[in-house]
Amino acid sequence: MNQSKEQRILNFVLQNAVRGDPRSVMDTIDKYCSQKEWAMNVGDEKGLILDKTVEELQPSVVLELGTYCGYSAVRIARLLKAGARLLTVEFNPEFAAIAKQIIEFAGVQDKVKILEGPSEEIIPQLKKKYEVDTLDFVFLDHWKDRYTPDTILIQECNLLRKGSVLLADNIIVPGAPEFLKYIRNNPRFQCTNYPSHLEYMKVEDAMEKAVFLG
Ligand SMILES: Nc1ncnc2c1ncn2CCOCCNC(=O)c1cc(-c2ccc(F)cc2)cc(O)c1O
Ligand SMILES: [Mg+2]
Repeated sequence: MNQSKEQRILNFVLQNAVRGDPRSVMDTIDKYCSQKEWAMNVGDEKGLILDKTVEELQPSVVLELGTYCGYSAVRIARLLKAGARLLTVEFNPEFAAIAKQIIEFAGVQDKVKILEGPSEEIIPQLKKKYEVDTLDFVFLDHWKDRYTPDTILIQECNLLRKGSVLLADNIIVPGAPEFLKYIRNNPRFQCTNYPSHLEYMKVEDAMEKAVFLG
């Protein structure tokens, strides 16, 4: 059975990156996906916006929706302080298995928990099953038509506090027009747009940051 693209990315990391070095894992994935096969990692340009958001916030509890190969999980986890943790939700079991190996290779596994399943099932379990009180930071990078319903669900589950930050990828491509309308017209959020480019391409994309006002 021939390999998947995600398996090829994993193999390239195992053969070319430095074990225990998150930066080398990120650079190796970026190298492969810009030179060999495009893949939907947040990438190095939008990754910088993600880095700055995490560094500014110093979050203790982070939720990521859409793990994929674990690139952004490594990116976020490497910046977390001692005791802080990242919960990342992935729907596709093959992607989750790849991400687990990449996260472990990078050496950030102690800060990361991969939760397999659809976001709409996992989000209501966060408080009781995963001992979450509130979320300091949420990175939305899963199905673009789930951004709005999951943002509403997160609020219904009382998972946000004054100052919680949402950061959404792919505002332009593939696009999340309905989310943009929802979040920018919602008086409980203060929004900021960050123009950028689609990972590994010259195509315009953007990220949207939304601070929950309580
Ligand atoms: N726990 C969960 N619950 C529900 N759903 C879940 C889930 N976990 C995962 N999923 C589902 C899928 O997750 C991946 C979503 N990401 C993207 O689709 C994506 C696509 C492009 C792209 C593709 C083609 C182009 F031409 C141009 C751009 C770029 C990106 O940066 C993207 O992030
Ligand atoms: Mg994305």
